[in-house]
Order: sequence, then C-alpha cells, then structure tokens
Amino acid sequence: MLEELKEQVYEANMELPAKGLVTYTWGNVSGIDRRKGMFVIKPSGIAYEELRPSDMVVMDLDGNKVEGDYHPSSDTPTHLELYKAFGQIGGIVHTHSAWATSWAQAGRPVPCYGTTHADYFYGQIPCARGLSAEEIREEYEKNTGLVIIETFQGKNPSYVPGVLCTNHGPFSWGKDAMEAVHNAVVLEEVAKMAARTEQLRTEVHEAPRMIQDKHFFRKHGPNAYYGNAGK
Ligand SMILES: O=C(CO)[C@@H](O)[C@@H](O)COP(=O)(O)O
Repeated sequence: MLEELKEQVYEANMELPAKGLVTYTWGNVSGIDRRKGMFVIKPSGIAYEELRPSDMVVMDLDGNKVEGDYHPSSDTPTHLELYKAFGQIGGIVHTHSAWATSWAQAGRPVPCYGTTHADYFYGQIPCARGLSAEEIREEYEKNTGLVIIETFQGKNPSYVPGVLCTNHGPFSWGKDAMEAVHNAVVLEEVAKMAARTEQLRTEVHEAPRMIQDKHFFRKHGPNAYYGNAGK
C-alpha cells in the first residue's frame, strides 16, 4: 500500500544524514496522501544505514498503524497534529540539527537578518513555548504538535515553513516530504548564519521589511518571478 509514497518518504529520510542534519537516529520525515487520508513515516530508532523503503510505516489520521513491521517514529503524534491543522502541507521533518536546536534550547526565535532567510521564511522563525509539566506527562508528543499549532495562530504555515520547539529542536514542512527536507536544510543554515551575525556585531538589526518582502514574494505567491519553472 502507498508504495510510491513510501519510496518518496524513504528518499527524503535518507537526505537527512546526507545533508548532515542528523546524528544517529535523531530525526524523521513523513509524507501524506491526503486523498487516502494516510501518511507514511520513518520507523522509530532504526539506523539510517539499515533503513529500506519497505520499512516505512503507514498511519491513518486517527493515529492507527495501517501497515508496517516496526513501530512508527516516536514523533508520529506531532506529525499527525500538524497534518490535521495545516491542510496545505504534504511533508514534515523533525531533526536535532545543531544550530537550529541551539536556538530552540535558548528559547529564541531566529530573527531575519538577511535575504537567505527572507527567500524562504517570511519574518522570524518562531519558537514554540515550552510544555507544562502536565503537557509533558500526558501525551507529550501530541502536545508538542498542539503548541506548534498555538504558535501559528494568525500565521500562514506556507509563509513560515518551520518552527523551533523550546528545549527540543526544529520541525519544518513543505508541499511534500522532499520540500520539507529542503526547508529543514535552509532552517539549519539560516540558524547558523543568525548565530554568527550576533557574534560578529554587538548591535544587530533585522533586515528592513522592504528587503524581507522583496525576497519572500519574489519566490512565493501570485507575483513570484524567481527561477525558470515551466520553461
Ligand atoms: O527527539 C527525539 C528523541 O528525544 C526523536 O525526535 C529522535 O530521536 C527521532 O526519534 P525516532 O527514531 O523518529 O523515533
């Protein structure tokens, strides 16, 4: 079942170690088939070198395992909440990539200091609040998803395709699993650049709103003109 999606999700997962975003098994990618109401996710705790497409786990949107020999990723309930809340996304990534996780551990959003950031994320990359003791005790992974959703009240998840979770790490998303990985790579790079920017200057300012608008909207939305798609 969903063999093509399993293949895509497997390939996207294998991009995480290839792009230096995961150490050991510290990450996961999923992708959804909205028509069938199911998503495919990496199994929990299996070494990337041993993963095969057939190891990917199929889940339904009630959180039931539909197919797979292994337990799904421990972060599956977070992915599930995000798929339910953000109807436009088709893939999700979670990593503990070092620069993004450093901002998450500091409990700080990543400010937009330049055009690399503005090309992909419109404004700051937010940092979701830490969970209460109760939220950690009861359904921790589901509540991680719910605080991300809380953070995005009034924000467009297509304009800000990622988030940091306080004390934890980044989640990112995209139209499919591979685009979500692309955004995870960008998130890590801009987190690194922002940290270095703050090291280099005693007084730092976010990029002017004009430049943020220019760079984001030349790549996204109805007036985008970047690239050669369709040529
Ligand atoms: O945060 C953690 C573990 O603390 C997980 O995201 C990470 O190790 C990946 O777990 P899975 O192998 O996907 O279950």
